[in-house]
Amino acid sequence: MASLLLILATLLISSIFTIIFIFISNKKNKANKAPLPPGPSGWPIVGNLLQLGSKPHETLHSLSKIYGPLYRLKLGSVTFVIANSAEVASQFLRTHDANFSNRPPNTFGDHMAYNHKGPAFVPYGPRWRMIRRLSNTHLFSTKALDDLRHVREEEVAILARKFVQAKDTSISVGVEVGKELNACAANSLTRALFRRRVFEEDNGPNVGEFRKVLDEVLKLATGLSVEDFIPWVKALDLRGFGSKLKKLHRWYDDTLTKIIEEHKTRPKIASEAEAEGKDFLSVLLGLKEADIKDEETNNKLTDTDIKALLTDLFTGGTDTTSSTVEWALVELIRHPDILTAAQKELDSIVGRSRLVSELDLNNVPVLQAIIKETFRLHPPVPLLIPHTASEACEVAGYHIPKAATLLVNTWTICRDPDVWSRPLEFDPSRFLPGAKHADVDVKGSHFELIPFGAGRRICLGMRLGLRMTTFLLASLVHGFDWALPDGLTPETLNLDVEFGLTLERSVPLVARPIPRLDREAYVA
Ligand code: HEM
Repeated sequence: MASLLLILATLLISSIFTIIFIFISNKKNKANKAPLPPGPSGWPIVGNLLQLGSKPHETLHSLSKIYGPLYRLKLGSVTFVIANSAEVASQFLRTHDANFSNRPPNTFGDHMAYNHKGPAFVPYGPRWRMIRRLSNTHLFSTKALDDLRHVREEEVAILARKFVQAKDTSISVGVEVGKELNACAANSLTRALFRRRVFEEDNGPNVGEFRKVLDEVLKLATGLSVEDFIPWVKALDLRGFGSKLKKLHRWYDDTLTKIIEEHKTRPKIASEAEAEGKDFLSVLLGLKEADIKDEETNNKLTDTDIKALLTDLFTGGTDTTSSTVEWALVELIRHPDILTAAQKELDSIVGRSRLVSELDLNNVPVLQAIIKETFRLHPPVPLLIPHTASEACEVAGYHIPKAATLLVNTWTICRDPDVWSRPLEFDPSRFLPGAKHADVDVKGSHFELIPFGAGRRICLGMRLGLRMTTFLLASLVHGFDWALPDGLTPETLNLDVEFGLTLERSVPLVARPIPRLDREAYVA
């Protein structure tokens, strides 16, 4: 009996101690746990969704003035954290990069990316690594880019000839520059992907369709769709968002299936070594036949993987490039002295008897500075693509909950008055040799300017994007003077934007190209 009492007493005392211990450590944990980032209060169910408006990048910019470099929003049932300074962005995408290398679930990726199989949405892991390795080796390596230089040069020469003809036919009206740049970027890319010019008359049955479908896809790819935040809106497809995406996806899928079937009749490529100089799709089909597997899970490459990859490359690689160049030209028309400086720089290298080549562009500081300043003032993807927190963590003294969605607000970072003097002025000279930002590049290590993102999920096509924007802009600047149609002046040019995956101009630039090279320079 005495021993039973002793056991009971021991149990009781140890239980009391355990409870006290748990209570104290909980309290301590609570005291240690960092607070959530500050943020505006929201409504039940929708949270802050209604506050976003039609230009979310501008709304988020205004909120950063109130809540600072890291704040929180609730959109429907999802917690968002918004990074608004270079320092905070570097903590997310450098210090905690592995934790933020996944994408949040999203309806766009469900439908358009074959249930998250393309590089932009595939979960971070072996598949993602395989897709990036294949793309980096066979499409974006220096060698692969050099091999396809002739394609980009041919396409830009076609564009230049179009502009010369336009000069004779549209003296007072001008040409829609962005549309032509877009066709040029798309055709250059799809010739590299599967040897077809998809935006042109020689494309057989799909003439014009690619452009129409791409336009619609990009309008829906905002990364901020209500379906992703309120599950019943998605389940009932209240806005018809899901069905629109399904329809567009069916079109892409049918078209890509036809292109793949046609490619399968071509001579096979049996190994990576045989891939040199071949279009990307031929390489991928060859590797699929050779049973290439990802190294960790041994999963094979399938036709669906290939279609998802081509879809993401096409969607991500066209408008980003053309809208950057269109914005650069708008700024040069508004700043004729800078246009003249860039023309002088190119004349001194190229002369006036031929078109510029990519090979001329190794040392063009004025042009490079113009491109950096365009990326700064008009970042094409203002909020990057959303990332998600795989685990809870602490950033800048705040608690970031597991599964929070991260938006990196490059729009605000690029306008930060603590970093950039006169941030709203277009002034490429800030990047010229000797100037304060001379050493800043756009490749993901200077967080004050990250138009391609940074860290593991940095833009896959960055090297092509940089080559193509530089080359296209050089060709417009060197090949032509630029005037506005009658009645328009540089001061009255509309600078409004429309929010989407890329920030497009609300009113496309219409301008008159005036050839400035010897006549023969434009001849095929
Ligand atoms: C001026 C040109 C371009 C800009 C400014 C740009 C910008 C971006 C940005 C901001 C991201 C998101 C990074 C992040 O989530 O942190 C991205 C991702 C991506 N971009 Fe680009 N891009 C450009 C050109 C291209 C081109 C030419 C291609 C392909 C042909 C491409 C394909 C992709 C892909 C596949 C991703 C997803 C990468 C991943 O999630 O791992 N981009 N791009």
